[in-house]
Amino acid sequence: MHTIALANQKGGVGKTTTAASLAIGLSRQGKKVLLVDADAQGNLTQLLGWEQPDELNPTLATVMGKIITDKPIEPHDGILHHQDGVDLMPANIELSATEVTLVNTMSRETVLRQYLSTVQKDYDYAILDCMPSLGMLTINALTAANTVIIPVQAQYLPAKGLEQLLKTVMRVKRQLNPGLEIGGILMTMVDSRTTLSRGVIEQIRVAYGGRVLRSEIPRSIRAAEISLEHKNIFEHDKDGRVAGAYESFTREVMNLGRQRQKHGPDLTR
Ligand SMILES: Nc1ncnc2c1ncn2[C@@H]1O[C@H](COP(=O)(O)OP(=O)(O)OP(=O)(O)O)[C@@H](O)[C@H]1O
Repeated sequence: MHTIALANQKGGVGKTTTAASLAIGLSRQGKKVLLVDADAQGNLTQLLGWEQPDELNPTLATVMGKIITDKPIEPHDGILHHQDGVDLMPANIELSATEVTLVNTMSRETVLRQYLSTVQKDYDYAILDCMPSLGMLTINALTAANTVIIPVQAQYLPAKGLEQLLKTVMRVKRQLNPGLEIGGILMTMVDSRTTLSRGVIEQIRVAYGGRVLRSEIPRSIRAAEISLEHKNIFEHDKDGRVAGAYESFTREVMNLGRQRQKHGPDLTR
């Protein structure tokens, strides 16, 4: 199973939209995908149509709680099946209590990794939608992941935020998860008509070069509508720019996976 974390401690950069679209894109390529909502806001859970995440039980908080207290878990406890062919481990507000509990837990950084090891034989990919912070849950996601992808909104220069995130990724790699690789920076909400968007992208390409993915996600009302209307981008924007961009992003991600299988994790990056 290839585990991919979508992380950026800045909010509203397109993590959740990208997690759902990547998962559905991979499923359309015949892959078995588990989405994991690792954000107590439950935005991914809602985007996929479970509008009242707080009424769901069990959730990610439940299974992580069982691991923390050393109780057995049924491998598919809490996993929901979505009509577009992907599975979801949902989240709700209870996950904020988990974040607090983790601080005093033995092996606190590896709880999510331990959970994912119970389901890994059933999926080709696990996609982790992280919360907008660098707290314990994001550290858990980075510790569980093979690859981290960093969505960056093309309207704002991320300045120190991105540096801080990359430092955290490298620290997790050194101390907890030597196999972790940076899959790349994904530019989102790109408005190619504005010089602002192009300027931000150019500066990021100068600073991070090869780490910026080729695919760019355009800014479009179509993308914004999928979270409000629980739609799948490939059907909602059929033959459109955003669906095309997410399709090319999905192919880029599958290529990252192939390189990983061929050469093993790149420990030098
Ligand atoms: N390509 C896009 N074009 C226009 N709007 C978009 C695009 N992608 C996402 N959005 C909208 O921008 C907002 C933030 O997106 P999203 O929820 O995916 O970001 P996030 O990084 O997961 O946010 P959070 O940090 O709160 O979890 C949402 O309202 C979403 O519908």
